[in-house]
Amino acid sequence: MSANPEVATTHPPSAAALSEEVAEPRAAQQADNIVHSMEVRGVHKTFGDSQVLSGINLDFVDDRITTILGPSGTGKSVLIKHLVGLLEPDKGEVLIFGKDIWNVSENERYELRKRFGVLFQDGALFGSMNLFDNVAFPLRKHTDMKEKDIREFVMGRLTEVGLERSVAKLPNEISGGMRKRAGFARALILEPDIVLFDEPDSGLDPVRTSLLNDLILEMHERHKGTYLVVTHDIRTAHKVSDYVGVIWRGKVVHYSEAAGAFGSEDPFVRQFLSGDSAGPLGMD
Ligand SMILES: Nc1ncnc2c1ncn2[C@@H]1O[C@H](COP(=O)(O)OP(=O)(O)OP(=O)(O)O)[C@@H](O)[C@H]1O
Repeated sequence: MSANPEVATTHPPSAAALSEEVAEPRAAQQADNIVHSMEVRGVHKTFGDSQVLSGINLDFVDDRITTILGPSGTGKSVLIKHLVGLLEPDKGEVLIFGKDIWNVSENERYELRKRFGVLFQDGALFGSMNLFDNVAFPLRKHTDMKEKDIREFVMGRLTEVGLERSVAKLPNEISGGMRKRAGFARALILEPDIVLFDEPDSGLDPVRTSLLNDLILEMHERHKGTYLVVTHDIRTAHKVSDYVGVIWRGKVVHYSEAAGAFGSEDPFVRQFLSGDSAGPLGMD
């Protein structure tokens, strides 16, 4: 999958730029013709005395797949919660299709949230519902579709993710990989403009991870949309990304087209993307 060639690549920061004193690079693309479905502007978030996001700037390119990588505990899930309007920034703003998600009415925020599909780490399925009812749930809750149409729609999505023969199973009767695929079918059921994946590969073996990545690419090709994949898995990033962002200590330390990230000379980005133990990133 190729990234949009018209988008300028931002330069990776120097090692010095990783220090606290130096401002992070602006991760914006300036070309006029680029639509940003999600824009994160100077977002700060502190919990108690722990500052998790320290001025995040990111512009997500419409209809592309962006991967966000970063060490554990660096704020990636907190970022996802800000994007979908579950957490409010202490400072800064999050724009969804140009609208500040915290500067609109409750009703508008609710409508904006409906433009998202989210695949949580464990699929976040309702344990007491079979796969069919899990995937049908958003349609029954948010639309007035007739059961006959719901059936067709749900079976269509479950077939796309290869679960058409498991529709009557409960989540605890299927494997972790199948739960993720069911979660993916549910995330897509309202035909969202934006799909967020929080570590889709967590808990999966390399083969299942690779198959899930194929599915992400296939579904993106078919349904389009802006996809954000948060992961630790470099192979996932290699396979699915149009753009790659790297977050460290609450800041964006790199954001570019995928080729720029994997060819980066920056010591931190190189270390992280190659998985080396030698480099600026330690155990702390
Ligand atoms: N609601 C909350 N209240 C207090 N602290 C929180 C809350 N949510 C997240 N944190 C803290 O914010 C930090 C970043 O958490 P986050 O889950 O975003 O990291 P992450 O980069 O997604 O990590 P991982 O890759 O391990 O999933 C952690 O120290 C976490 O404990």
